[in-house]
Amino acid sequence: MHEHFDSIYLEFVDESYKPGKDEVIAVFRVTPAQGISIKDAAGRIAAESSVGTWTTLSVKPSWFEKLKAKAYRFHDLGDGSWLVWVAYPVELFEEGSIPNFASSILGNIFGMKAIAGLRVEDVYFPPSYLETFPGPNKGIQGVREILGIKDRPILATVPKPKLGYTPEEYGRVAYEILIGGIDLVKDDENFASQPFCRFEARLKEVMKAIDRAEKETGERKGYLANVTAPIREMEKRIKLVADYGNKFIMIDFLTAGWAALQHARELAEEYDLAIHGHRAFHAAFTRNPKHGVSMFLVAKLARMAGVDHVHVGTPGVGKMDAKTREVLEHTRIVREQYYRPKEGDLFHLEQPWSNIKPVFPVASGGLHPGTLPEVIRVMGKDIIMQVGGGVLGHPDGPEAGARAVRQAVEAAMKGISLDEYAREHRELARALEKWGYVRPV
Ligand SMILES: O=C(O)[C@H](O)COP(=O)(O)O
Ligand SMILES: [Mg+2]
Repeated sequence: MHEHFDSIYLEFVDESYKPGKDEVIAVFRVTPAQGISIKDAAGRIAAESSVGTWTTLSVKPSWFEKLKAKAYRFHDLGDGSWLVWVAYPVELFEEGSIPNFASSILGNIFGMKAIAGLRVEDVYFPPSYLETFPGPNKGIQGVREILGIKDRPILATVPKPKLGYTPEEYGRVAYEILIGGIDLVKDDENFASQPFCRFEARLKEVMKAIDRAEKETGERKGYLANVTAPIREMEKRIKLVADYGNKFIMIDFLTAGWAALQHARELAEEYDLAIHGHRAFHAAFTRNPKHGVSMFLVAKLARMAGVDHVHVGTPGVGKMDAKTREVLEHTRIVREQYYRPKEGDLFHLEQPWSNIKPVFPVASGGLHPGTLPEVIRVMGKDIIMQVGGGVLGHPDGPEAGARAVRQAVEAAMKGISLDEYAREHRELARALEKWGYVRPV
């Protein structure tokens, strides 16, 4: 007689189980495949992501029982999908390694035949595991100190178009943006070291622009220099950035990979840098509500690995698909020292952050001066707002665009409506004429 598969997986299900305080807990949204019960699907997930396989084995290592994950709680979402809570013994995971964690819980399980859909919504990390990660080098406070900006949002601009500037042209635009009042020039995610604009030549020009703009404005400025590249090249670029006296690097941490980010974090310590984390690629797996990995968890892992800033979306006003409620949770998970889910929120878990510093959430994607008060209303002032097209697209040029952004932020911080502020601020008025105004509710 053939083996009865259900019984193998049901070893990994225990509804009476109470997880201990040192266990890792994952919340999955599971849509079982046709003919598969939720318990069976959950058992398979717990098995495959811990110590199980598809059949019984004739060998049993001494740690086997201790390392079993257990699916212990189920909640029917009523649309064919369920929330399932799985507890994992912490010894399953190597300390301080995001790749190892990802290969376990964000690994094989997405491809199993027994599930039609699987999304990892959240994972709770116990202090003993969390504390093996460095978290940000600078964090919100450290970045504010670098820039000498006490209590307003920090402003960044990607010179658009994304690609096409020579180093000299890029330096000129950077200068205009910076004297207009933007704090940080940011490379776009796909700007690396292409033939028409090599990395070091560009860095040199931007640093000249920063130097001039700092002298003229009396403000501190910085460059979110995109160092994303194969690791050895990335290392060289990080060192160059530090040699030129800039305090920031930017990394596309999902295309470069978690190991690359963790390595960049080690170098950030050595060279005293802050890391700007761009999330390009996330939507390939965060956008489908029934399959993939939540942006919430991506943001959490980025904080553990050690970004100082991370893109979390814009609250409903930008060019990217985003729900205000979700962006707010992303903001809270990277910024709060003790995250507590809102009443009735089953998708997220309480998460104390121990000694890991708070990270700046970055709002970016389709922002312009008319949207900024709404972004500040939803996300608060401890944020970075990146405005690219909304600066470079200003009818009177990049410097005027930067001024309009700065004016919109001033208005929001003073609690004055943009239309009123625009009466006395021409650049803002011109921006509102072109793009309109999203009134905060
Ligand atoms: O990488 C980014 O953050 C984007 O390029 C946003 O650009 P935008 O402000 O023009 O949408
Ligand atoms: Mg971009």
